[in-house]
Amino acid sequence: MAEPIRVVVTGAAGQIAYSLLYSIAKGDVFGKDQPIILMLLDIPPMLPVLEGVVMELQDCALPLLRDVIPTDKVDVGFKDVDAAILVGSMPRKEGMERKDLLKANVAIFKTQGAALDQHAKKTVRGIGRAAVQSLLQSSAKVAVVDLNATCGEQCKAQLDAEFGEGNCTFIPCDVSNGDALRDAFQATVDKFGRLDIVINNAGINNEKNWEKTIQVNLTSVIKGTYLGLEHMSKEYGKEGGTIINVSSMAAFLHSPHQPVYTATKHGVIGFTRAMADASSHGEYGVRINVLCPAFVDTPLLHSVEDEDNMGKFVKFKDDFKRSMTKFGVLQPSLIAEGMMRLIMDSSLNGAVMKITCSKGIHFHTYEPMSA
Ligand SMILES: NC(=O)C1=CN([C@@H]2O[C@H](COP(=O)(O)OP(=O)(O)OC[C@H]3O[C@@H](n4cnc5c(N)ncnc54)[C@H](O)[C@@H]3O)[C@@H](O)[C@H]2O)C=CC1
Ligand SMILES: CCCCCC(=O)CC\C=C/C=C/C=C/[C@@H](O)[C@@H](O)CCCC(=O)O
Repeated sequence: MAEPIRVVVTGAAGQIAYSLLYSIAKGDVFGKDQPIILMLLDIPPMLPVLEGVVMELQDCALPLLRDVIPTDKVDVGFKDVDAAILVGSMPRKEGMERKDLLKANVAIFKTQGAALDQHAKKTVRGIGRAAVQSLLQSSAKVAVVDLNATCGEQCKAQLDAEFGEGNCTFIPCDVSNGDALRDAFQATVDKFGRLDIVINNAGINNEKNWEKTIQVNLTSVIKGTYLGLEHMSKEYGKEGGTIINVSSMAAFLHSPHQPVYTATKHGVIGFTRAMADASSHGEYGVRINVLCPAFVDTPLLHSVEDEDNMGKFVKFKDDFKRSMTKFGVLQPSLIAEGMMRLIMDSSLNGAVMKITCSKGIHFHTYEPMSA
């Protein structure tokens, strides 16, 4: 089971929050596999009401609810939170002008925004960021390769602060540019002296520019695998290693709103399984496995709302969102846990790891081919 996440709900003694808390606490929002610590924040006069809400939640004995902490202090409520649900605001009172209401609420949300920035966890955004965190926690030295230089530099600064300088480097690179990707691999080996683990994680969801989706989600995974072998395979005189290619449960639960994305994720599975066989037959000494997460709470997932990403398929977004509600949404930390298991378990080669809210980390098994 994943580590608990801290979720603050402001205006927690109010009616709207009251209608949300039980659903949050039982896993409807952050997934059936994600334990939660609930921080309930409201103003001082509402603390007695909050005590009652705490007792009601505790009486429900919800398996995912690890703790419920009522408070009227912003620095306590927002401390190290992974997620904030800002419900608290001033209701419109009789005779109140709209401009007065807006002015009062701007002040409230400004205070809470500042608290979020000051006290909340500088937490992960994507799956790759969670993986980097886990690798550094396991004393690996990590090269973060990403198109987004701003995010990359910010990520490096945060990781240097947490793990010390010299353990992480950021290399700006468009993985769909084969030469740039080759240079990124070489820069990594130049920096750290060797290469042992490759995670081909970059991915986009763009059904409008679907050729780009193929270049990033599939072609770059193929190229990243071949480059990884150049630096790790015994066929090149190297010492071996491991490669993880990131696919998706979209390859098992296809849907009408992302046909090319789905095709690329199918391709990643097929390529990875074939390359794992090649590595075994060719005695490369490199284990190659594929990871298929279900819905994960990252910026990519929220691109389903964007017509720029979805093109004509955006009209199917509600179907996608119904699936998210039905199957739940995972946290990046659980995907990173799966990646670490693929890295650490030396028996795994050609494995297809699936990570879902219903079954957690598990493996897909294929029917043996009949003659
Ligand atoms: N979020 C989800 O629900 C799921 C995501 N996945 C896969 O997980 C992987 C990571 O996705 P998320 O972390 O969710 O998305 P994300 O959008 O948070 O992270 C993707 C990262 O890839 C980078 N990137 C995009 N294009 C690039 C390029 N051309 N060159 C270099 N970097 C590039 C982005 O800057 C971003 O940092 C992707 O392959 C995605 O398909 C799989 C299943 C579910
Ligand atoms: C909006 C575009 C970004 C898409 C990012 C993804 O890849 C989302 C993941 C796509 C589909 C997820 C399906 C999840 C299904 C599981 O929860 C599973 O329980 C369904 C049963 C199928 C099985 O286990 O084989």
